[in-house]
Amino acid sequence: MTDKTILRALRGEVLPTPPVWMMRQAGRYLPEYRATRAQAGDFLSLCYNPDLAAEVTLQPIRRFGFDAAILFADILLIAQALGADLWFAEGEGPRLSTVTDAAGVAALKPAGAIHDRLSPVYETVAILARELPRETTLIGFAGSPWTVASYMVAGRGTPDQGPAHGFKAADRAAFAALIDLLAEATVEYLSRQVQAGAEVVKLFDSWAGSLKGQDFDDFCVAPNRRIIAALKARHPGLPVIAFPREAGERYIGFARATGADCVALDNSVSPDWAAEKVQVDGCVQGNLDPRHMVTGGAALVHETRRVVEAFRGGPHIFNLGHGITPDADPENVRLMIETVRSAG
Ligand SMILES: Cc1c2[nH]c(c1CCC(=O)O)Cc1[nH]c(c(CCC(=O)O)c1C)Cc1[nH]c(c(CCC(=O)O)c1C)Cc1[nH]c(c(C)c1CCC(=O)O)C2
Repeated sequence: MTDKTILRALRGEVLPTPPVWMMRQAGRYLPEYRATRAQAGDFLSLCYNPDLAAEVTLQPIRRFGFDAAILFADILLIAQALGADLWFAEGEGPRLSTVTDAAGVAALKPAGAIHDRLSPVYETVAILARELPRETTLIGFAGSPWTVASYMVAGRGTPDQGPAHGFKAADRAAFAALIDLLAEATVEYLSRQVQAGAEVVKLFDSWAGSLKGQDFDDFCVAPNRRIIAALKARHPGLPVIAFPREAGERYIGFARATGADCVALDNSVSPDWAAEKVQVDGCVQGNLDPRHMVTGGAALVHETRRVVEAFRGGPHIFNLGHGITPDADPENVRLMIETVRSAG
């Protein structure tokens, strides 16, 4: 188990070629995913069906031989488990009932109540722990509190997280109570994923970039740190990847500030800059622009090599800077993996 390449990189080892996986590697760009999703009926039914969720998690492993599998689920399931209504409007994205004030926060369920709804997710993890190839690392995940809160407050995705910023400005204490509840629930949720067989967990703070100054400290750094400390107290040695997407210069020192073993980088920062400023603290993950999975060709090969080269001096897990998009060509994924693995 300890010779899995991702676990070695997360312990700080510098490997001759970086291990590789991809955000949203199970998804609509794969025809086999679309078929299983149709069988499940809709996206949420797929998330809550352990056999089918395990099946779609395994599809990209079989097709491409990635070094890690990421549990198939969604960061918004925890909002539903806390009492929000959640549905996915076809072709539009998530919709939720909204939490906009102190009374709304008080009406949510306590953190300990999430397991009834989320137990199928733990069952998916248990199936994967049995069925994955022995060299493949199993990654569990959750959304970080700010990012999940931004959907719970707005009731949908927003370009600037305006409604969450509005709640924070109107009643900072009530907003902080929502963040605290989410942090507590996230510890419970990830702890159960680890008990079921997840070997690494990743925290997605996809909207971290819209928090500035003290807000970044209070609502990104602090909750991520608190979750990581609680998980490591319960599961000594558990590796954690944190993804404060579009944090920009706040990527510097983020691993030290939060206790994360690895910081995942989006593609708005240059690999050379990140090698110098972020990788000095330990393992980094990233950060090829996902557009290359659509456009392919010589530019894909060139940019993939550039990412590998930039991070060669330290521990690195190759990934995209954000999720692969539905219009991507699976053959480009194959070319990316071949390029990474022949770059040593
Ligand atoms: C913000 C966010 C969400 N979900 C997630 C994030 C954070 C990462 C990021 O920044 O992208 C995380 C996520 N979502 C999904 C996974 C599974 C694991 C993986 O393969 O990476 C993970 C880790 C499956 C999914 N989650 C979703 C899909 C597409 C659903 C479908 O099949 O129609 C998948 C495969 C749907 C989803 N889920 C969410 C949105 C906004 C959408 C709609 C946008 C879209 O359609 O791509 C919320």
